[in-house]
Amino acid sequence: MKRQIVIGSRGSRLALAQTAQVASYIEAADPEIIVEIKKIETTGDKRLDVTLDKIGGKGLFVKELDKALMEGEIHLAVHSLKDMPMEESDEIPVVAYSKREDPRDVLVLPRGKQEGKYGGRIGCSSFRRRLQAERLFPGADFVPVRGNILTRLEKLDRGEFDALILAAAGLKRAGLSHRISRYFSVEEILPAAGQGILAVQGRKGQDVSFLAGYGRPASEAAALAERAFVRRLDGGCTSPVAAYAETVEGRLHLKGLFYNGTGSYFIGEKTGRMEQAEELGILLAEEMERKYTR
Ligand SMILES: NCc1[nH]cc(CCC(=O)O)c1CC(=O)O
Repeated sequence: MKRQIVIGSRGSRLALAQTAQVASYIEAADPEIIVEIKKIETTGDKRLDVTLDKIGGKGLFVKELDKALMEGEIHLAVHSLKDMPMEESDEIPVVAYSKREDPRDVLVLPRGKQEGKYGGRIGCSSFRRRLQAERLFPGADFVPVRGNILTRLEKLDRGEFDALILAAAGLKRAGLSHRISRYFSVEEILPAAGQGILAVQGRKGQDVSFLAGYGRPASEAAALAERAFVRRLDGGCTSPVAAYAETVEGRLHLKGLFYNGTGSYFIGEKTGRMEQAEELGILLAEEMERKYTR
């Protein structure tokens, strides 16, 4: 008898592409397992008429999947780590952090347009992106944009914006990397905590040995450090707090963005051991809070 594993996924092209990646890994790792993908519509996907912070933030993309996990309807859920709320539940822990896809943000232009000057309208809802991009494009108008990647690209191509800022990871995973016209270095725009990492969420006590080779220690260390930094600064879903960590020769290098609430932000860094990822995040947050709170 083959064992069946049910993975829950949001229905967007990106979410399904991400879930399919995990599903093929599991089926290749253990031929005795058959994976079924179950589409679950989330409030965040249904309500496209209002900005996320008005209806309760990023958690809206995971709430329905959390419920399906808790009720045993699905065994696993696959999420973009950056969409997961900072408060985690012991009942439904993250059981694997994927190899990290490109963590950078990118600029996307309307189909057929060349990079010009950006005096125009840049579609970008995240305060984190906007705050940092204003330094790069001082003349631009930043306009909120919602919807999944495809919806955003359609709006761009229809002429609603002169450019969009999106995550490279999402575009690459959805097979849309040809739309990227410029990469922002992590120094130009510090990414959201967890950007580019997929989190596989499971249920407490459940055997997930078939995922043993999927998770990456470097991603886990980065995830723990970045999320601890944001959590410590109470980076609610609308705050611009950003963090990015990298492992170089076994040492974890963390950069964090601290916003002082009045239009200025600061980037700080700290290096430590991979095993102390969370402490590193908390220490950097406390250090920057002391230094820059006005
Ligand atoms: N907020 C939406 C979202 N959540 C995850 C990604 C893709 C990047 C990733 O996997 O981290 C995106 C799209 C974007 O920000 O452009």
